[in-house]
Amino acid sequence: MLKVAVMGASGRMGKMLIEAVEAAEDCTLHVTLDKGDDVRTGLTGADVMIDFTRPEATLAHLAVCADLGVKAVVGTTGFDDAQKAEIARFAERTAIVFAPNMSVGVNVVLKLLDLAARAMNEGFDIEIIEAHHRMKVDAPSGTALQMGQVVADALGRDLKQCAVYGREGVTGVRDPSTIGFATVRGGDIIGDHTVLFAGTGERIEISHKASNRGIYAQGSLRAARFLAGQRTGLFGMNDVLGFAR
Ligand SMILES: NC(=O)C1=CN([C@@H]2O[C@H](COP(=O)(O)OP(=O)(O)OC[C@H]3O[C@@H](n4cnc5c(N)ncnc54)[C@H](OP(=O)(O)O)[C@@H]3O)[C@@H](O)[C@H]2O)C=CC1
Ligand SMILES: O=C(O)C1=N[C@H](C(=O)O)C[C@H](O)C1
Repeated sequence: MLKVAVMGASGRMGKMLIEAVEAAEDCTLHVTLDKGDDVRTGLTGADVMIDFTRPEATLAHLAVCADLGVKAVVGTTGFDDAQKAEIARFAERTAIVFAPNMSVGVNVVLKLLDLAARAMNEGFDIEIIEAHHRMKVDAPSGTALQMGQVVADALGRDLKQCAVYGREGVTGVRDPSTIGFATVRGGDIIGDHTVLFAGTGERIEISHKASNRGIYAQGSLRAARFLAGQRTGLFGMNDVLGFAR
């Protein structure tokens, strides 16, 4: 039986995770924690922590996990490079799955994007469009950024150099070496992502549209089960799902 700690318990994902853990035959809900709770006491005795909160909270939680040897599934997005490096350091002391999107569908789309970008490596302008609910506090989404990274890697580009985040004013002709990002926020959109390969005479769109946050919770449980066989290390959903790189 996997003893699971859910962080951010009162959040949109926290509530879905609690429901999923309680319904899983091989998991038991060790503790649910929210802002202000005693994290070290709460995590003591847990096998794995699942954290969908905010970057600063997640890092504080991971420090405790590393001390206690508790594994971690991190779904939180919005980390900067320094914070991601800190996550990697924690993974030297415990096992962590860190993924901006835990759904099987998005991780299949990421594999499709690698193939598509390699095939359409010339003559196609690449734009990434994402749409989320009005309550989302970070942009672009972590998923959109990972999609951009996959495409940039496939094309041999440096995403930090080629990314264009939003456009306004007289922008001039589109630079074909760029990858554009557009962000929509509104309503109760769970999470829509489209990668557009705009060519001359044809346009290819690869999309994922989420309609229930349960897909992220179920992906998180798959990640938690995967970690049961790991002692330390930083892993992604490719590792959890057995997708060959
Ligand atoms: N990887 C994936 O598959 C997915 C990732 N996400 C990501 O998960 C994160 C959470 O999303 P969502 O559940 O919609 O957000 P919510 O705002 O609904 O939930 C966030 C939770 O974290 C808590 N929290 C915030 N700050 C702290 C803190 N400093 N210490 C402890 N707890 C804190 C909040 O508590 P309080 O309300 O009291 O502030 C709340 O319970 C986001 O980064 C989002 O992008 C979301 C869905 C899927
Ligand atoms: O905040 C959300 O809701 C989501 N965030 C993740 C992201 O930033 O990619 C995953 C999913 O799109 C939902």
